[in-house]
Amino acid sequence: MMRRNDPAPVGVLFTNLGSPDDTSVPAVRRYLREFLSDRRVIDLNRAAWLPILYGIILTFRPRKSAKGYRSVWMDEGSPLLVYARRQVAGIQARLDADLERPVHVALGMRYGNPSIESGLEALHAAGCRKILVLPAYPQYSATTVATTFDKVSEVLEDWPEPPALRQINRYHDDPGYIAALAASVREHWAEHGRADKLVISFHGIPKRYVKQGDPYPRDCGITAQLLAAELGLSRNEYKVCFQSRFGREPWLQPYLDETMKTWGADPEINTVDVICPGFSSDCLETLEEIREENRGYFEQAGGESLRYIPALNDRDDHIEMFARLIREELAGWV
Ligand SMILES: C=CC1=C(C)c2cc3[nH]c(cc4nc(cc5[nH]c(cc1n2)c(C)c5CCC(=O)O)C(CCC(=O)O)=C4C)c(C)c3C=C
Ligand SMILES: [Fe+2]
Ligand SMILES: [Fe+2]
Repeated sequence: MMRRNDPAPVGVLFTNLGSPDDTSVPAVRRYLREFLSDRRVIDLNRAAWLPILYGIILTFRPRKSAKGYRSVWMDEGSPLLVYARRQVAGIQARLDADLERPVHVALGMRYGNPSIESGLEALHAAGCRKILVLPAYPQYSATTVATTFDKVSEVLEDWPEPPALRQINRYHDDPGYIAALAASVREHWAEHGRADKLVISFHGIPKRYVKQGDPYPRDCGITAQLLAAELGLSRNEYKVCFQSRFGREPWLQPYLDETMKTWGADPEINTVDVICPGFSSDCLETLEEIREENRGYFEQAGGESLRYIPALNDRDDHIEMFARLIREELAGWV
């Protein structure tokens, strides 16, 4: 059928993890309850997990996490949300300039607000009957990307006519993404000099999930290798680590915190640069966990300085990369 004159706009649902609505303990508790009730995130059977979640985690963790959020909160809100909003505005402006058919970009967070439901509804209200879902996670994991698609499907269960859907699973090896990461490292080096080591740190997941088939560490390894190659780094000039361990079971290793303690005490290693390519926006896990907590481990163990390289956030090359990825994935639709 000829569709060339079909004027209907196309939608892009840009998603990320989400943050609490504010830094109060009840808001953080509400957020953690939604997040940690997700079976893709915690796959333990409910009879075992819910007593731990409600009895221990939701009793003690909200207070600690709220303190962390307070230390990174921006005037406009959670850093993750602030950067996601800027990314959406930037991508919208680029697509408006590049494409003839109208494309609407809406933000939806997997947990908290603005929700995936509100994003899908905004696109529907704008007349979009075809929607591309773009989770802003470069590396695929069932704990992040698959649960986003699950949520989209769950929302659409109630719609009389769900839109046609496309989904982006990963962009871990996208040349524009790797080039933007490399440019951000070179700019950091130009400003601060080059540290003894570059740490490429990714959020971890339980090892058990990998045994069950989650391909996440493979994606992380490929990103790290491509970035190191682009920067011309030899094997002993960088190290891949995993951060943000949660719970008692073994997670992906080497652990960032242990590495920082060991390296801090190593007289050969005085300075480290840390980049976190798995985070498209700065957030609690970078601004607090890396720039505060792990910097503390390294420097208290005797290291001179740990310098955190900001996430790609709303850099022009990052926005341009997203816009190109979207244009490519919309082939045939626009
Ligand atoms: C970038 C990819 C991410 C993966 C993979 C991931 C897996 C994962 N996370 C938890 C538990 C927590 N993560 C928390 C925060 C958080 N996680 C990511 C990203 C990934 N998580 C981001 C971007 C953030 C920051 C959110 C923000 O508002 O800034 C938290 C909450 C904060 C805290 O209390 O420490 C938890 C808890 C698990 C269990 C998991 C895989 C199984
Ligand atoms: Fe996480
Ligand atoms: Fe953390």
